Amino acid sequence: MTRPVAWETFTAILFDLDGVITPTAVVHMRAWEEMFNAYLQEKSPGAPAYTDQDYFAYVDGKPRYDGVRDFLASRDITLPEGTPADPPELETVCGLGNRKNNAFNMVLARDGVEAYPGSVAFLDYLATLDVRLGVVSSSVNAPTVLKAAGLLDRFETVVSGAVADEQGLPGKPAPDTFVYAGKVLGATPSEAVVLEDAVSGVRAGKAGDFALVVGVDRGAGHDTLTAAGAGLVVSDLAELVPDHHSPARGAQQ
Ligand SMILES: O=P(O)(O)OC[C@H]1O[C@@H](O)[C@H](O)[C@@H](O)[C@@H]1O
Repeated sequence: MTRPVAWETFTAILFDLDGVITPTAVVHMRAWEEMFNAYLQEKSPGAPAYTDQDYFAYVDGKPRYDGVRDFLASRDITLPEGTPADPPELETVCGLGNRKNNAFNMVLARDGVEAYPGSVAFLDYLATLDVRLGVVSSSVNAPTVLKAAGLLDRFETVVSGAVADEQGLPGKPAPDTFVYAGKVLGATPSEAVVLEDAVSGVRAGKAGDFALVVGVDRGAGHDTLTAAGAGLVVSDLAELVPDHHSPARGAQQ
């Protein structure tokens, strides 16, 4: 059983959003699947389908257009980059990304978002401590998702994909967005914790030398997250609330 984490000893706790606080990683997954499979069938009928394995290997946790580019590269497809203003019909990296974004926003508007109860329990617990909380998400939609979940006011800073673009910060797996959020909250990486469900995000936390990287296993796999640099892996954030009796697996850094 893992030694409990002394959360009060850290200055800042930095949360990924999709798949860590809200179950929206699944909405992203389905929207990517729908878009890529329609595109592949149209471009080369009979091509092997895009699968969840592709999502975890090439898309998960990355900024929108990086995900498009990296998946297409895995199928030896190179498209012109285009620009973020490209309409979804255009066959460019940005056009395809925007196609997927429309599907994502349709589901969001239709179904709304409810946070993971265990994540809310952990946020409630942290609110009793003197620690500062931030969200670091590759998604441009992060503030919308947080607002829909009723959690926007729980965080002092939200470093979304839009903030990263404004600040010229490279996305995950580069550590820059986490380091930037830490700085905003007055914490160096050695004083901050990263919580992530995506391999690219865990790698970012590891590369930034954060005090602790917590992997949240929502499908990427315990061993994969550990190999990417997670010092502790849980399957739900409720496991991080002291006195919770289902033990977290892995070793604290
Ligand atoms: O919502 P956006 O800006 O298109 O960002 C998409 C990405 O946002 C990330 O938060 C998710 O982890 C990715 O899986 C997703 O693809």
